[in-house]
Amino acid sequence: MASAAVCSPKQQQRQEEEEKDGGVVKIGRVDDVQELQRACAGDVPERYLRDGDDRPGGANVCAHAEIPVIDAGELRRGGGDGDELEKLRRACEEWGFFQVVNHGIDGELLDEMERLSREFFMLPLEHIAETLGLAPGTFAGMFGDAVQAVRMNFYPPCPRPDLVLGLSAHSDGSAVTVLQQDAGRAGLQVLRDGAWVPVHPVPHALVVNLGDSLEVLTNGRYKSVEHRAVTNGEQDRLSIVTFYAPAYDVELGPLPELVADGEPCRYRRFKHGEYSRHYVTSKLEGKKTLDFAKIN
Ligand SMILES: O=C(O)CCC(=O)C(=O)O
Ligand SMILES: [Fe+2]
Repeated sequence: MASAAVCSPKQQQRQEEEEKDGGVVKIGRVDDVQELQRACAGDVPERYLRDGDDRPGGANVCAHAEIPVIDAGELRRGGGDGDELEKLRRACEEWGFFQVVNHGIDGELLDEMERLSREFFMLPLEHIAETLGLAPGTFAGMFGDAVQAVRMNFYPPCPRPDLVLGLSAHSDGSAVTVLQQDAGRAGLQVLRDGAWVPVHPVPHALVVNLGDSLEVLTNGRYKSVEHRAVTNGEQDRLSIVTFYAPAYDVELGPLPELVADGEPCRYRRFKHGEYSRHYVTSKLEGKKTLDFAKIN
């Protein structure tokens, strides 16, 4: 229902320049949630009510499936005869979403989000590059002065969680997203085979999901995955989401080594900044924004 974006000094400067130019990009409409909660006194404003299939209370929620959990300690040790790496490859290919435990970041350090998440992003990207048979530094090297943005989402308790979504279904425009969520407060759901699978919070785990940039770079071998946030009747919920994406002037397109012989190139080339602008000016509507890059 509400979010606040924090950007790096460079992005801030760019944003200020855009404002000076009159080229302001407005991202949705953000209400003061505390005020909203007080003013509504149990009623949900009309504009938050969802129709039919878009309602979270529908039958297409699959409560039993489990998002894969990856043990980063196991990956670092290269243990289990590569079993964990294989698990990560399958998580990327089949889910595009996973939770990471034993990531080596303790609770206190998690508070220093900005510095740590920069380091942490290198971890899944190197893991992911390897599962594609690429050199570990491939993505870090090509992302240039990478964009890192943090969004904090606060979902107040909602009197009609069956009719209202906290955040509409979307895929992330990033390469990789890392999400920290309250223990014991589920709300994130991932679309898989047409059903919504809740991501049950694992204590101290970070949720990682692949974004649109990675889908393009891998020519669709790894897919960005639709997800949404539902609300809860009694509890509020906070998620801290860090998006890691290529610099705006980096040109993206499928990596030649990932376009197999005889396979068509499924995405065109474009600068990440062009896509980013398209993304933030479009309505969140599943994976529709990625049509921007699709060939045919
Ligand atoms: O709050 C959540 O669990 C989902 C947040 C999310 O998907 C986003 O901010 O892009
Ligand atoms: Fe998201």
